[in-house]
Amino acid sequence: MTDTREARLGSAASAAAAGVGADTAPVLRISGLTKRFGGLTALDDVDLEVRPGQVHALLGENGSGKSTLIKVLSGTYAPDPGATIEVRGDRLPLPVPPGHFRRVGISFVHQDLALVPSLGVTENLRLASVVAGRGPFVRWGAEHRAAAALFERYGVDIDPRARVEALTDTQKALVAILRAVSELGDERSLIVLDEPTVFLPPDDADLLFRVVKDLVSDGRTSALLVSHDMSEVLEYADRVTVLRAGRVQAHRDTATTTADELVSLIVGRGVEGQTTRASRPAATGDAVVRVRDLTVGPVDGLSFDVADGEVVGITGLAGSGVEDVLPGLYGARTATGTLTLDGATTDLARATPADSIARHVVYVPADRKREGGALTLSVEQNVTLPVLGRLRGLLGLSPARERSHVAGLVREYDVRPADPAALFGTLSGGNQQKAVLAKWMQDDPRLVLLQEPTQGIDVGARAAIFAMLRRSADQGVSIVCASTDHDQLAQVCDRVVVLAHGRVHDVLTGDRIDRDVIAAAVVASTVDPPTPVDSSPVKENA
Ligand SMILES: Nc1ncnc2c1ncn2[C@@H]1O[C@H](COP(=O)(O)OP(=O)(O)OP(=O)(O)O)[C@@H](O)[C@H]1O
Repeated sequence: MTDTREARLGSAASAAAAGVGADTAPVLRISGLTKRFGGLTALDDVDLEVRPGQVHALLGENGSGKSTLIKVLSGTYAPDPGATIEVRGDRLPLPVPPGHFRRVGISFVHQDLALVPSLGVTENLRLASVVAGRGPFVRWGAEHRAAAALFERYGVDIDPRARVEALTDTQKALVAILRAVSELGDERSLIVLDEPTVFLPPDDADLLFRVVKDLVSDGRTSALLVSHDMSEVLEYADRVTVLRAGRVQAHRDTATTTADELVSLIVGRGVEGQTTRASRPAATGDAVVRVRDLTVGPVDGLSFDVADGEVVGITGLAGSGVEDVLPGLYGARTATGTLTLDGATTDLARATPADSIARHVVYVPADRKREGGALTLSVEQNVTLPVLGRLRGLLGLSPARERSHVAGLVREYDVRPADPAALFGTLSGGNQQKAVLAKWMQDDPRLVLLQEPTQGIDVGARAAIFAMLRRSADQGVSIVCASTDHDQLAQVCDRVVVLAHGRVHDVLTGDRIDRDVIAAAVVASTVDPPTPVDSSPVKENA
């Protein structure tokens, strides 16, 4: 790990050795930062220093205060009195005035990337000045050339004239990062990255961090990275600050810490089953779910069975079909093929989400923040929305009984704060995701289709969600989990189907359900020819 880290990210060390950026004062120094929302203390006397030329990671459970800290920096939230924030030794006025971060050389890459899909790449790069009213005077020819030069400088292959909606997820993330780079201005102080890789396959995350590494290699620019991915942090960050319940738990150099230490700092205890999968007998139930000849997007005639109580993983690189299988089965994408559930066969060309819900097929998409919840409704309203009629039938119309039902779910899924009346939009991102999972899993599902179920979810909650999935499987629910998170697949799946170019490349079972074996199979899928399509079901070691 150390060798790789130094090779990939020796920026700070090499810049210091070369005498580049002799200024060793922190780029960002925060002290005494407290932020309360009513009775809730989101940040409690936080101190933090980001050193020049370093990638500094901010770790912490869902709701520990990471986004709140970033929003104080951007000026979205006013901190409580008593805080000081300095950039290169200069104190920022507090609350930070709107847009002031640009004047001191800070820029942000938000998790949703904040791109306008219908506009071109160059237009998105220049969004800030267009919004600021300088749009009509932009000379687009020169701007396209400047964008091309920027991409070339960082070794990124993107056409500045392409529309953003036509780009891959990785290209979109790169555009957002390079836009933030170009917005840093001459000050070039700090780029703030809020989970920029959360929707990306691991190999593409590497590409993004190459850009970040290049950026900080001037020895004076730094990066502040919010992430839940421990291996990403250990590989790419120089230093880490762990927040727990709004307080700084520890600062560590990544060279002298371990994933286990970070995990216990984050959750305040060890997390069991985090790296090894508890042994689980192979599912013995009948094949209640039969998928035949599924064709959707790049997926080309895929057939597989899922037994009663079995968890089947689907994985592969971006573009392999890993993002397409589940929406195709649910009726959320145009597809062909059939899905047989407990003896009843659906023609997928005619399937709709409404039919799927009626058959107790549940689909939890990856982008839960956008597709998952109504921000201005309460947690209770969000959770009961899909089942209101049935719930009222079961529980009677009593709002009190409804509330206690939701309170139970909120506890079970560890949604924090555990308050059904809280506005969904005030929950941290990870807690919104937990609430969305609770919403869909409560309705006695028969088949559960999960796309990246724990993206953006902290290590503690992740373990709780894995345990919950296993409990559901033990009760006979069939689960298909499409994911590029190999660790997650190793922990929850009984069988993993590796796709390449829309076809089955490999099927892993037994001892081969292991993070490294899955990763190796995915890498192999890029070089080996795909297995010929076979309309028979995927069998063990097929
Ligand atoms: N506008 C708000 N009003 C009330 N409470 C809020 C508001 N914004 C955040 N909070 C609360 O502050 C706490 C910290 O939330 P924050 O979003 O900073 O967490 P986070 O560490 O970024 O979590 P995640 O990993 O889930 O994104 C949470 O308890 C959250 O519910």
